[in-house]
Amino acid sequence: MIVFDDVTKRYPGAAVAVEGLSLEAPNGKLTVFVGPSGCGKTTSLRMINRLIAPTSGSILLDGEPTERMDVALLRRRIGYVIQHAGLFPHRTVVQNIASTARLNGVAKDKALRTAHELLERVGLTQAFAHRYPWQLSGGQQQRVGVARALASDPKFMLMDEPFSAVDPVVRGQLQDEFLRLQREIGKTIIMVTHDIDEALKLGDQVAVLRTGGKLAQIASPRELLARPADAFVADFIGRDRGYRFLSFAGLGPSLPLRREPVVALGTLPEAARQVALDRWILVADAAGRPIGWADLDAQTGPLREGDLNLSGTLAPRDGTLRHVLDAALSAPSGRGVVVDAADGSLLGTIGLGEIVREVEAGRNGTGGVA
Ligand SMILES: Nc1ncnc2c1ncn2[C@@H]1O[C@H](COP(=O)(O)OP(=O)(O)OP(=O)(O)O)[C@@H](O)[C@H]1O
Repeated sequence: MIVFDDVTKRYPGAAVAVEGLSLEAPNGKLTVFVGPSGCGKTTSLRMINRLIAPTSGSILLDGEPTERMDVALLRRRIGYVIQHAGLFPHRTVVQNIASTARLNGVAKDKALRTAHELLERVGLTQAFAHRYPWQLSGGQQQRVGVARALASDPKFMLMDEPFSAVDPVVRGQLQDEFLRLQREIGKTIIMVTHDIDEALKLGDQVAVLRTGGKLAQIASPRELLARPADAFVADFIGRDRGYRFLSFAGLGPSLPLRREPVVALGTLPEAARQVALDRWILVADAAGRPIGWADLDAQTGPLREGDLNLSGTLAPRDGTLRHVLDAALSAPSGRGVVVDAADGSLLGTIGLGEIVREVEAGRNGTGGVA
């Protein structure tokens, strides 16, 4: 556990950056520091590995005050990932990954072997092993940065805006991969971000800081959305908080899935009309995976791929109400398509009305909303 005990940082000649910060980051959990620019997130993070010295107060690692520890030993216990990855430009990918373990005195052969293994853990193939950082995309560099922090198998990890230097699509992928990885490795992590969506998606708990480095609220994402402590937190979480809350509501076992008729490509419109619920018919492949919707009012010949409306998103059965609401809103039929997460096959559809009823059932504590 990482504990901040009344920690203050005053830079000489500047306003106070962090004031009286007290909080606990539990073991095995990911705690996110979020807040507006200049609120003291990075300063707070860097005080943990003593890149910055607190003016007063104490930071404890599993009960031991960091100010009493040897700095080199302290840093070896803590993995550190920074924005733009901060890789050594003249070292290859595996040499970069192995560098932290080497610093910890691990023999070169063993460090390199571990580096090759870690490469795959963070979603890269061996083809990248001997490339230099400049031969990698931003997202690949970030993955190497994460692998390097993990190389000495530290119990604690500090991550400063680790996914911010890449475009939104890659960023989403890196976040998903990192969540999967964290489920396996269960490190004690503190991550800094200015992006509330990232904080709510990744954090087991989220600490919202306000300017001057004062803690406004620390809570689980769900709690933060449901009960912001004050107007500052509510404003920072943003206008979409009602909608965002749906991300934390799973599709309960009672979700009323409707049986949706499907046809194959090549079906004639007359045959499709026989089974369709309305003017929209869902087209699926031989394995029962939905391809898209066909508009039978506009269809004259056999259904071809080019005729299909592909706007609808697919909601996995183990997804959230946000997924299924998006699926219903984006489908031309107004029916959200729910699929098996493992094989992508159709399980059924759900209409907007039923989704709203699920939400209501969850609020009343009577239904399947998690
Ligand atoms: N070395 C320094 N000397 C003086 N003031 C500093 C120094 N480093 C940071 N500050 C000030 O301390 C405050 C907190 O800075 P910090 O970098 O921790 O904020 P942050 O929340 O991480 O911001 P951002 O999201 O913009 O990166 C800011 O007002 C900043 O200007």
